[in-house]
Amino acid sequence: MLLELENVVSGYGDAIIVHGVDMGVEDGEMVTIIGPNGAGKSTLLKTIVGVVQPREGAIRFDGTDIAGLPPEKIVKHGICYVRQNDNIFPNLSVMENLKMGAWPAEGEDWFDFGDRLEEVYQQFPILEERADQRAGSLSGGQQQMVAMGTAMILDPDLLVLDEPSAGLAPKLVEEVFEKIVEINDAGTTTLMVEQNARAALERSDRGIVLDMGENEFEGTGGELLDSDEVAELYLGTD
Ligand SMILES: Nc1ncnc2c1ncn2[C@@H]1O[C@H](COP(=O)(O)OP(=O)(O)OP(=O)(O)O)[C@@H](O)[C@H]1O
Repeated sequence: MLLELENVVSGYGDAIIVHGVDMGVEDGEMVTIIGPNGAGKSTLLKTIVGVVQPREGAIRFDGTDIAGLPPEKIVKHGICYVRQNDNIFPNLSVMENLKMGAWPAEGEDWFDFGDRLEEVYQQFPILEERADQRAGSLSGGQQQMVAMGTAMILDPDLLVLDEPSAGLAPKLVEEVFEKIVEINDAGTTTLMVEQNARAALERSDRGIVLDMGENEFEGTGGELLDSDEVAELYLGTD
């Protein structure tokens, strides 16, 4: 397992939101977490990336215990996170956004901004085309590409995405999912939360259903899509 969670409990102040989650992500997998509003999906992702501290449980990444580390340390272990909202600097250019994404790796021997920029431009040609444009002036889909490119500049082992298709028109949803599949096919393990559950599960190796802060179901993307119970409770008619 690349990422392994054991009995993870977390929340905000007195409110416990994640009630003992066990889950794992294998190296190379594309895994999607689905579940109703308020199930704690975003909180679980935030706990993995260090934005929210776990109260109990273990989080191991590539065999190392990362539970309770701050986000700037977790990013150095190779986990990059694209949050759901406000995930770009709208008043900076696309290129400046990519530079901001690179700060955690400044001074690291392995990191060469020019090389990484070339890779990211290959993955996201639109970012090269729009390099000098104000990021906030781009379309919603392009802004999501900026956010993903800013995470990919660090060449993460695990890319964590919180509802990457949120607020996008159906055609752009497809484009964003196709890009995530490409990133995954090129070797980056991906873990995402999605409300567009069917479309996400169709492309995922595995899906996890989170409800009331607990993992309720788990299976391959196909198994969850074929399950009457999962369909009735969690997939609706989207
Ligand atoms: N910063 C916060 N402080 C206090 N409570 C919070 C905070 N963020 C989220 N919550 C609460 O935690 C619960 C779970 O929220 P979370 O965003 O993790 O759920 P979710 O499954 O991602 O839902 P959604 O699909 O609506 O985003 C909700 O009741 C929410 O109000």
